[in-house]
Amino acid sequence: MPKRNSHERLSKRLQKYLTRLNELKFEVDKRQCLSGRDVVPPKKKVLPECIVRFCELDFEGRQLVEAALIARLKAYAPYSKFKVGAAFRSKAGDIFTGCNIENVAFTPSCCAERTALVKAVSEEHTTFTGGAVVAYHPDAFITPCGVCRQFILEFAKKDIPIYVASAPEHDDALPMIEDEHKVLITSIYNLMPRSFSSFE
Ligand SMILES: O=c1ccn([C@H]2C[C@H](O)[C@@H](CO)O2)c(=O)[nH]1
Ligand SMILES: [Zn+2]
Repeated sequence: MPKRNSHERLSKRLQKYLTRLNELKFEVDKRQCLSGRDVVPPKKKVLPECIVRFCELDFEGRQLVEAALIARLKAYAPYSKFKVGAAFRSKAGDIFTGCNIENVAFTPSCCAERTALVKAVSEEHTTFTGGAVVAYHPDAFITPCGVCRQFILEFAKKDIPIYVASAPEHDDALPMIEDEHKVLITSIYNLMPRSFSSFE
């Protein structure tokens, strides 16, 4: 299938350019900072963001998205009816999943991302190499809320990829995600630029 191969080559080249662009941006930021034009020294390397088809993800990325899709089926969302699933891979290689859990008083609700991380951290897994978030939306990527971004950041020693994909509209759909389905690969530093990280 020559068409698909050339598409894959192009997307690989694009990812390479984006990585280089980020490196250059990092260098520019550093120089601006040294010349006193920026108050906050950028210390972090940020992963490039891109949108790919599900079948173009590596095995680990596909596994995270699939785990999040399965976790979403357990969502307890009687108020918003908006079901979310999340999955995070710990440094040891274990996948922890979670769904959103709502409450009649609304405020005590827990997002899928935090459910997954709370499960993991309570079992002594405190460093993660990647995560996935899924919810159904016909034409937008649903990214983690602000609280979850801060929560994820707490357990990321460096930038980690966050895969964002749409879940199927109906829970009984099979397969749960098609090969051609678009996946946003963002990262926690992209989602949380210039974050608060320390008061020391
Ligand atoms: O990234 C997100 C965004 C929203 N929600 C949940 C919170 C609430 O239960 C429902 C509607 O906001 O979706 C998540 O779990 N994760
Ligand atoms: Zn959240």
